[in-house]
Amino acid sequence: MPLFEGLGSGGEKTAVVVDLGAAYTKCGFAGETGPRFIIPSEIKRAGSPEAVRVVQYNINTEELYSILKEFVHLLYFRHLLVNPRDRRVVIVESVLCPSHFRETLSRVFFKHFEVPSVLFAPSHLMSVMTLGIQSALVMDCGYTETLVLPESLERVPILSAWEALPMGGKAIHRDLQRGMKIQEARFNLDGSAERPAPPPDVEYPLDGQKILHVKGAIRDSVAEMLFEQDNEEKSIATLLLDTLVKCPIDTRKVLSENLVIIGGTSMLPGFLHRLLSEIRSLVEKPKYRDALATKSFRIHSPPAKPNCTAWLGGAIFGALQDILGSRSVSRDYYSETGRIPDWCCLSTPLPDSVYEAGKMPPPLMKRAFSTEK
Ligand SMILES: Nc1ncnc2c1ncn2[C@@H]1O[C@H](COP(=O)(O)OP(=O)(O)OP(=O)(O)O)[C@@H](O)[C@H]1O
Repeated sequence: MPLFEGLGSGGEKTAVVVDLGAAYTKCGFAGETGPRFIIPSEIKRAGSPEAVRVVQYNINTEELYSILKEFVHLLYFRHLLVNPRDRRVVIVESVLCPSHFRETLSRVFFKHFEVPSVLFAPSHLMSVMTLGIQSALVMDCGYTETLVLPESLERVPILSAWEALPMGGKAIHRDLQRGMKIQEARFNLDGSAERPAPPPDVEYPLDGQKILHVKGAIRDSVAEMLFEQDNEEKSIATLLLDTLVKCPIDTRKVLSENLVIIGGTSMLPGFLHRLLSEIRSLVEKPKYRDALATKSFRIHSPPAKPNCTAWLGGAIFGALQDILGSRSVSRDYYSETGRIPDWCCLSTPLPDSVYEAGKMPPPLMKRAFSTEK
């Protein structure tokens, strides 16, 4: 329970903020500086040794509903220990989250847990919110994929310019062998090139009895696959440059100087330095030299660890009462219509009935940062 809640003025209780990642879920309360819990996004079922993943897109809706219901129950009654009916919910979601997943998740929150309101907040926008900047190029290098999305001109995403690759922590976990083979082939193609000396082997103690030996050569090569260009000449560095090329030319400089890198995989030691040096070497190549119109790249350091940056943005957003009141979808609206309006859809503004009685929608998101009342 949030600290000193009992001493509060009896106003609205702080919202619950959930970032449901493919590998880890971060959850906690709005207005706090970090999530209370980071737990694997999976549930264990009696009689089955295997844990069931919560973020699954290719299963039928009823199965997904039952998995999500169990997982959200775990969040409220084992970790957060608060009554779901008392608090609004902010869900930090990826812009690529399929509609059927967010609809099923909303159904779980509204129908099963009867929460008062739900606000879906895009993770890229939330990350930018932690820095208080207007334009940024956000790269999310998480578990299943790496996604790059520019947020420009008053924090409106340039959706047409997004780029993604199925490269994240999962690829590294799964493809140790492949990474090794690629590296060997690369460095010994004609037998003349020597493979650079690998870093030393390491030994990790596991649960006090077993020891995991990790060979230096594996350590050397696993993360390499993020930066190797595939058959289509795509790596996570080219992803970023390709996104820039797709953006309007007058926005490119401001975007390249405001890079925001989030996601747990970017916490690999040396990741940011390597990414910057890859970018700096790529911009000299003809493909980008003529097309890009910018050569200066700078990376922000947000006030949270990369895997929690989006959550922190959601916690800041959820602490702004007027935004929360006016942007959330209320239970009444959901019961009447049975649907969640699309946050990103600027062409069809949310109908008035989405907003709760007596609260007007803010004219601009910018107002959230204004000191004027
Ligand atoms: N300190 C760290 N150093 C290196 N890798 C890390 C570190 N912490 C987490 N990771 C890796 O980050 C990945 C998880 O990142 P994150 O929590 O951002 O993913 P997610 O939000 O669950 O996934 P997605 O963004 O795909 O939904 C895992 O592969 C994990 O091994």
